[in-house]
Amino acid sequence: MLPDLRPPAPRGDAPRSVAVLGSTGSIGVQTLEVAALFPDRLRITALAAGTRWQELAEQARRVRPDHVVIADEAHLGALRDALAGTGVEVAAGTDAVRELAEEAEVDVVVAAIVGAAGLRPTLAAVEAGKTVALANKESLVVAGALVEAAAARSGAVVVPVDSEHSALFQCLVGEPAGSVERLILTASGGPFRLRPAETFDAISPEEAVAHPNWSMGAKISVDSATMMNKGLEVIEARWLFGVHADQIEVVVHPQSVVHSVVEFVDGSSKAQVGPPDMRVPIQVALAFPDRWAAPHPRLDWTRTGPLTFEPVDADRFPCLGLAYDALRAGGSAPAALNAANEVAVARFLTGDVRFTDVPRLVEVGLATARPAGTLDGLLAVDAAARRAAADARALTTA
Ligand SMILES: NC(=O)C1=CN([C@@H]2O[C@H](COP(=O)(O)OP(=O)(O)OC[C@H]3O[C@@H](n4cnc5c(N)ncnc54)[C@H](OP(=O)(O)O)[C@@H]3O)[C@@H](O)[C@H]2O)C=CC1
Ligand SMILES: CC(=O)[C@@H](O)[C@H](O)COP(=O)(O)O
Ligand SMILES: [Mn+2]
Repeated sequence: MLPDLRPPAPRGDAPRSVAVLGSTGSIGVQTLEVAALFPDRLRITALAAGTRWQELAEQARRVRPDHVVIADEAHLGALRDALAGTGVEVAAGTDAVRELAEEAEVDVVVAAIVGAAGLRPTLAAVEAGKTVALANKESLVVAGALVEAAAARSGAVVVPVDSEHSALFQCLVGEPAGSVERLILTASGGPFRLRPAETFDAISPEEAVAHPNWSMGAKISVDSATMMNKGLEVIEARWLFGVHADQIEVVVHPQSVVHSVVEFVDGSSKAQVGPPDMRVPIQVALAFPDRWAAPHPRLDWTRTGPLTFEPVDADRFPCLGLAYDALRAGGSAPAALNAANEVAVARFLTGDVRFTDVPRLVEVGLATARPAGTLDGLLAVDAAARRAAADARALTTA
């Protein structure tokens, strides 16, 4: 699924037309910040968001794309009114979001919708042969095999935005096929790395979204707190880099400076390092295969302090093991895992269940996995796992 990893020819300065799907979110907003640094190289031609129409309208007035789409059709009128006279074409609905990903004039699609909702537009962009700057890891978790097959058919290039996968990608470009022994994904350990397990029942949503190193959307922040984020990233790495589960390891690195490590068959390892700042991997993806000078913060090696590494505590963070189980089970198990996790996180954020219920609800959802090879089959499993995780009232202890 990756681009050819031989050192590629530079693309040069021809402007790239960019569609940002999920523009009002953490990755979307930072993508617009990066694009603003390169007005001659990047033109934002399309924006899409879920419900936050005022933020979307403000972005559209500033960036002046050709198209904006709001997925929630209830906001179409308000968005149209807000953009009257600007010349920006306004549409609504999930089909319209998907159509943006296929627009003929779009070169690069930034897939930054959160959750399985991002799957259809991501798949559409891949099927249309776009360069896809992929933040939406859930699309690979749910349907990695389908995305991989679509990329092989269309020639789409998928460049990871997720910081660990961007790190691995940067380490791998220029390396020969068959040279990878292991991929080592670093994990911050989240806000509860040192918190005693017997207090986990009392964890509040506010505590869970307070990531120590990164400012991110609520869902991925809770995933980091349960370490399900690392589980999703293990599955994401399997599809991006064509390795099997036994070749992917996770190590806790609380400083989030070493973004991940590739170990090669000759015993040499490469790591990619830098301050925790998503604008860098976003820019790497938008510029690939070039590199553009930018004023993002640099590491001060004299002040970085100790960089430490430790094993994952699998007892306190069972979600990572559940994700490995799903990856090894294959088929629709990762889709069921992801769907149940989305429901569990949403229920935790509304105070409906406790933090410790999240892995339990995921296990309930995982049990709904059944043979499914097509997109419709995977989406049926997704729906069944969501129902199971939503209906699991008996587990509710909050
Ligand atoms: N934030 C980060 O630093 C990182 C994020 N990622 C991944 O990137 C993705 C986005 O994360 P993040 O930016 O934090 O999430 P946010 O919650 O901050 O943003 C999510 C975005 O998706 C939009 N959205 C939700 N549903 C739909 C839909 N059906 N159609 C169109 N747009 C929709 C939201 O719109 P609205 O708010 O208007 O409803 C919003 O723009 C996730 O998959 C995450 O795992 C990966 C690495 C790092
Ligand atoms: C910034 C990014 O890529 C996140 O996915 C980050 O990795 C989350 O941190 P954790 O390592 O705590 O999951
Ligand atoms: Mn990550």
